[in-house]
Amino acid sequence: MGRACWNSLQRTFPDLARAESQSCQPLIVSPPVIREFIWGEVDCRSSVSIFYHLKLDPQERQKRELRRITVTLTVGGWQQGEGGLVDLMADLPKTHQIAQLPNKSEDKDNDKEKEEKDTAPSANQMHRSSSRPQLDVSGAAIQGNFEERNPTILLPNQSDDISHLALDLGGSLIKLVYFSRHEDQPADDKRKKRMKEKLGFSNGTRRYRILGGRLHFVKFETSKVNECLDFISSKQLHRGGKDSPSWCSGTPAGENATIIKATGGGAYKCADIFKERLGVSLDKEDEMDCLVAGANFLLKAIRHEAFTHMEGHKEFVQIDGNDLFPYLLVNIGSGVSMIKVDGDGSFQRVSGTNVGGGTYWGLGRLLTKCKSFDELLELSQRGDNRAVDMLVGDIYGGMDYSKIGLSASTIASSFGKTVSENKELSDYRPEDISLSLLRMISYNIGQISYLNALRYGIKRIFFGGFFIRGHAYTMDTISFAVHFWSQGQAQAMFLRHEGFLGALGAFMSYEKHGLDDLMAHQLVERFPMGAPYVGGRIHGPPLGDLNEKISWMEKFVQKGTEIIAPVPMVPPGTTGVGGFERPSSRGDSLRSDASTLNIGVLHLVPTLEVFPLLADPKAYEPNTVDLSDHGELEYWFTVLKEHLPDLVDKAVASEGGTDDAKRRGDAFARAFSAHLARLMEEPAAYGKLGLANLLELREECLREFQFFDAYRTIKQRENEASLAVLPDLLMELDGLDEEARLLSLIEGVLAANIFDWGSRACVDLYHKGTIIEIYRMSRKKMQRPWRVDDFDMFKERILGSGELKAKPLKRALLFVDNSGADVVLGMLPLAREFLRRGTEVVLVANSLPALNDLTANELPEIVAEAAKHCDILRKAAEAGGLIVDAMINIQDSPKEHSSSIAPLMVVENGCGSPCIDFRQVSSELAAAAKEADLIILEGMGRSLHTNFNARFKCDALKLAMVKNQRLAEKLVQGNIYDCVCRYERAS
Ligand SMILES: CC(C)(COP(=O)(O)O)[C@@H](O)C(=O)NCCC(=O)O
Ligand SMILES: [Mn+2]
Repeated sequence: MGRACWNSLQRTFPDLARAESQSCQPLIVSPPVIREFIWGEVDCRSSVSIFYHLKLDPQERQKRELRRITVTLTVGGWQQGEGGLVDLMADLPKTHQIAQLPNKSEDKDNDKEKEEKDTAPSANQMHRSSSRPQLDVSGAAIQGNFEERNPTILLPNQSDDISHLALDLGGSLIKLVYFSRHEDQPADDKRKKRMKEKLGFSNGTRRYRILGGRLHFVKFETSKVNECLDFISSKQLHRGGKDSPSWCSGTPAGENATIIKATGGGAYKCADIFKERLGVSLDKEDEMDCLVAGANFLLKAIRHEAFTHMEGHKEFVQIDGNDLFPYLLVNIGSGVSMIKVDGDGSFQRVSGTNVGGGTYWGLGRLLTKCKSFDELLELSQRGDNRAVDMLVGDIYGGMDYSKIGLSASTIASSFGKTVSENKELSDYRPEDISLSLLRMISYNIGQISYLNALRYGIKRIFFGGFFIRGHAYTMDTISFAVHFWSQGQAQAMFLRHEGFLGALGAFMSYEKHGLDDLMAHQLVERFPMGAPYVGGRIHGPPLGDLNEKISWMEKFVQKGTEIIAPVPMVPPGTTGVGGFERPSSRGDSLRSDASTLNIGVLHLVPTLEVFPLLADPKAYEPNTVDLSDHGELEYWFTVLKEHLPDLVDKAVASEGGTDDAKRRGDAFARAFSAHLARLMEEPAAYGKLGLANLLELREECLREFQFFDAYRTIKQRENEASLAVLPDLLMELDGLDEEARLLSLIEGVLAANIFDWGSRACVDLYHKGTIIEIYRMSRKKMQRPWRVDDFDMFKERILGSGELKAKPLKRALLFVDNSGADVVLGMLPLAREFLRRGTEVVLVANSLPALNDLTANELPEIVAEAAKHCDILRKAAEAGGLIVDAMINIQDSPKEHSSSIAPLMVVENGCGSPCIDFRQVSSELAAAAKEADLIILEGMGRSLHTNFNARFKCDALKLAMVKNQRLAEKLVQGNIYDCVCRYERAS
């Protein structure tokens, strides 16, 4: 066999294996660090173990390690099977030198690849290979359809594909921002390709390949630089990413050193240790440039980045990227810089103060003996500054100085009380000293900032830098100062990624990384999920694989209670009018480390766009239920908590109920509960919180623990049962006149929306009856008028009224919801009605599974199945490229259908949640929307929890059954199982 099988191996594993020359066939596993191939052995029919030597550093011979990879092949497309594998291994020399595998995605690299094929591997090439990521192929397995020719291989133990890293090496903290790419769905997805052709959309004329991935934020104390280096090394962050040569570290081809962008003083101070330990050079970027670039990026690209913080109340501010400048950026690090920012790259450092974070920490350390900044901050939580500060009341015998607007509790002089008291330092409580210091410095910074804003006529002041640390008291003090001195005219705003401005700016300074034209809608924040480095703070060693994540999660339970425990309460503060009062946050439940879980991972999803039919994208708010109301939050928190055991059961069963699945299920439940508890404590922890975010968080969390489709079996079963009933339903419908048919169709959609595995009431129903029994019962209950009933208006638009004929609709977008009856007996018959009227229909379904919602990938098969019983659906699906004629066995052919066939198409919506946020939809949906004159939103998630109040540029029909008593009462003043049929004309 030899050659043939080897070729086949290359085809099957284009990234894993490749022959380098005619005479010898070295095995390349990743663009790797493997130097010597040792031997291979076949474990069983489907797996092969390959042993190899790994040299971590070619210079250091002793750093050799024997490793083993097991490549699991459930052989599809590879005909040779077991014998081939054995032969292949027999063919390979026992020990073999391996060459660097050139990157195959770039033309110039292909040329180089040819060159390298022609020459024997040199020491230099081998050295270059060490700047590539190490690929962990242990447990590798073919994913998906085994019959496919080039199946994807899942590397379960491979950490993210790291592509980029930038650093801000500050005096007290090292901040890291790194990007990890994530694989998009396979590019050769047939449905997607066809939709691209049909809808004629493209990704424009970008110079660089569009990347999808995540931006991560991590911080370390500068004194623990070795931990930082370990982290970088363990995650191989300093190595360029796979397939990313055009933006990889800016290293000219052929040069050995990897270059990492860095800013902050440590970029100079720590250069040697980075070179020594990681072999990388730090490319220094100007600190101010980076701060401004980072702030501009965040303010333009991240929706809930800026917020105000007054008296313990946090409120997110919607920043209009087109109306951002000028603003004052106050960066509070060890010292303080005040920068007037006029545009991208256009700024001036107008002022600063040497009294900053370093002052607080330095003086605090001397005066209190605290060992860390955080300890000092923590201490302040329990302090009472009246013990050291001289108050107005101390001077005026307990009275206000009301003539000039100062109350008795106003600080007249920070630390002033200690002058008149004959006490030693040890006579004062460290808590009181810490608080007095904190107030003195924060207030001073707030005041100077405002004066500078005034000097330049600037209204908006953004405060950043790690001094703030999401600390409620600090923010309140600064806000108070700005508010007080500006008499309410100026507002202090804070940034969620406050400490990462510099690192982000350094990250943005990489040329040609393809991220420079990021748009607001392309970056979506996802919640930090079960990782040890949530919110930029390391809570444990870096996690290599899912297994570690699970065990970390198990430990997190103990850690979690610590994390979410509220700070001890303090005695109520003094009050009064005017002057500098004690901000109130100290007494509520905000913790000193409130920032710990504040930062989500930013997901770069290049294909997401704003839905073009939104009437007013700027005013659009997807959530109907606002969870900043504590009562609401508590209610939905309980609903989700109670649903958890059932969800875990389904998730575990969907993965075969194995021990591993059970362990993951348990870890998922813990992770999700911890997030819920965290949000109960501080609802704004991850940004503005609505019900849709909670429901999405749950799905994200499931995926994090590798439950990709918990309701898979249920969905299949319900689809089959419903498809069996469909021919009868279609016959029944065809026997009705137009008007009765339209009504029956809408009733059908509403009735079938009862099949919802996310609703507690519906899950209870499932235990009582069969699918068909529930469906019949639900249909019987469809008495009009429904709770919201605009049917007549809708009917008039579709059928016209009296003599007046209705204007034909060009294209309808039908946002489908649940699998089974919901789509098969509800939405598909409705789609068929539009098609027979000559209206093009685009079925819009989820990109990723969420509960029992249908996905766009599942739809073509269901349509094809339904089309077997219906000529209209068949022809439309053919016209829409959903099915090919040969597959279909025609059973009915109604007389009436138009000669020019309106197509039936399917697009994905870009979401993996039961709700939809129209600020971020897939580009294929955005393209399909352009010609649409009607949208139909179906289901509670998409038309009630979200978008109930949304207005569109075209007509919109919102259809749902309310399957929750409280929502029914609150939203439509009705009862559970009431129906909503809301029709709104274009606005
Ligand atoms: C998750 C859902 C929005 C899904 O509803 P759908 O969009 O499928 O109609 C809904 O089931 C829900 O709000 N459930 C939680 C409320 C409850 O259990 O009563
Ligand atoms: Mn649903």
